[in-house]
Amino acid sequence: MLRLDFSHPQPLFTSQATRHIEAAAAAALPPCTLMERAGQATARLAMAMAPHARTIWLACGSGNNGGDGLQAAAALRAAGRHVVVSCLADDAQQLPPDARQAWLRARHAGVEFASQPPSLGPQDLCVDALLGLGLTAHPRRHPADARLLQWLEALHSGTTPVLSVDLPSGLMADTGQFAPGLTPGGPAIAARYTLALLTLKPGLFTAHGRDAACCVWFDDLGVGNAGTSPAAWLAGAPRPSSRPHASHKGSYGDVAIIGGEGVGPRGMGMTGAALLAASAALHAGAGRVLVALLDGVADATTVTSVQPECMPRRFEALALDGGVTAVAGCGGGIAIAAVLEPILLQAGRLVLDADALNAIATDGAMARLLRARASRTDRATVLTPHPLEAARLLGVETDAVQADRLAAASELAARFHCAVVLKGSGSVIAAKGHTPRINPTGNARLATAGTGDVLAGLLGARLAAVPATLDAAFEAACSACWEHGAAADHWPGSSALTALKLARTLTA
Ligand SMILES: NC(=O)C1=CN([C@@H]2O[C@H](COP(=O)(O)OP(=O)(O)OC[C@H]3O[C@@H](n4cnc5c(N)ncnc54)[C@H](OP(=O)(O)O)[C@@H]3O)[C@@H](O)[C@H]2O)[C@@H](O)CC1
Ligand SMILES: Nc1ncnc2c1ncn2[C@@H]1O[C@H](COP(=O)(O)OP(=O)(O)O)[C@@H](O)[C@H]1O
Ligand SMILES: [K+]
Repeated sequence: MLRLDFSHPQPLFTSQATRHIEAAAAAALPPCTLMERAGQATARLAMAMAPHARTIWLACGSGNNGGDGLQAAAALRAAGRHVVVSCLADDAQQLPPDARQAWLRARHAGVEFASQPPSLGPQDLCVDALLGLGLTAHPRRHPADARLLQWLEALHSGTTPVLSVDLPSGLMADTGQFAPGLTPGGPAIAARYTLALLTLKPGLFTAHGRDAACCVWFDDLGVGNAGTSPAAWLAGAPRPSSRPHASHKGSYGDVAIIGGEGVGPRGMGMTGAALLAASAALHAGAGRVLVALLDGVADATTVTSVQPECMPRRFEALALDGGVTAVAGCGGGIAIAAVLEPILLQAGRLVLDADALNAIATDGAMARLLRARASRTDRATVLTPHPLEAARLLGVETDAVQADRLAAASELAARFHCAVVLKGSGSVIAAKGHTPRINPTGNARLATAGTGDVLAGLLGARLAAVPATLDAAFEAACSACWEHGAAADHWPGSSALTALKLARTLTA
């Protein structure tokens, strides 16, 4: 059993692949072995988490997730703990075969069964074994058992810590969305832990997964992956960079930030977005940072007063075909559309963010130019949409993107022949020929204006230092997401996270 610390990559398997792994393992083992192991693992973790619990309440469903809970109850009882089980199945016959054995074992062990949760305090523990991999968006039984909803609510809003078995009940393993009708009312009050069994599932790490699962532990139940391919990888920490002594600023590339519409065209100034990206690129180690503000009136001091190391440029004075890495769109407004064509045609390495993405979503000719870049061996492009920008690019609603973030990122990568970062909690990085990655770092302190511009600038710096290939762009995007999130994770609790401060904490 291990507690995930996000330093190493971890394979993530869909529910279908997990079923395959489970079936292969079960066929090679005596009956009930996997469920006994699941129960033992759950009991061990429960005792480690709440060594002073007076009572451990196990809420068990009427499938095999409930069976895991019943096995855990028997193991906890055998270890001398006071356990109370509430089970949605009224008798063993309502349970699938392995879970039926677990029920009988719990009964024989003298576990107390109760139809309502016992009285619990903050030192006690709840075990959530109501729903696991078998959760479906459209259940067979309508309406759901009233006790299910009541117990989910008790788990969610109580002051007692909760250990979820395999998955937080109600969360769908593949997408990190809650099944209809099972979305919790608000943030959980007490600490939450999840013990994933057999495999780690993508839904634990993206969309609502991170809030629902919180601290994730993993036990493979002594079973291998049966040669099954993961649907995604949880990204690991990038290798620390080292700079050879015999290097110079030219070794780390030029980054050109193009964006920052002024107040003039529409009365909505976004100069700051470009400056944030520039500051991020600089601090992340770009050799030189050039800034082309799309603002007819801005003079050089607009840039240099924020960051004197950055070099202001008129757009026409950027030698886009001279090996510069372009980061286009940050605060680009409508002005970016006018310069997008030369950017798409000439820039070798390119990050497209924000308004550049919106321009492509509404202009078929630009979309064609973007796709055509893939036919050149000296081109690498990364798109960094947030869910709304992704929805515009795909011509769907934001909810449809969020409903399956892995699928949406992969579809964008396939449609535009680029590497893609679909931002948000558990950013998804996708590119053709690569298994998608989910970034495990970052937190809601990043939910403040300008942090996406910082990511774009950081990514520009990473991209500038690698070959202009899709593979290198994919790796650069993974590194940038990890570093961006880690900077927020290490943020001092006493200080507000703002985008410029974030940019200035980045390192080469
Ligand atoms: N077998 C083994 O050896 C091993 C099994 N393992 C464990 O088994 C778990 C998978 O078990 P599973 O397949 O039985 O499904 P499970 O998660 O219990 O859910 C089924 C229940 O949920 C219900 N339900 C579904 N959707 C619903 C909804 N929207 N709203 C309301 N209810 C809904 C559904 O109701 P029904 O559709 O039948 O009416 C049924 O009662 C896995 O996560 C892991 O913990 C592992 O430890 C490895 C060893
Ligand atoms: N709740 C969150 N958890 C993790 N990361 C987040 C969260 N909210 C925002 N972020 C990250 O912060 C950045 C915000 O980007 P974006 O929405 O483009 O903002 P802006 O356009 O204001 O710069 C993205 O990298 C996103 O993944
Ligand atoms: K569960």
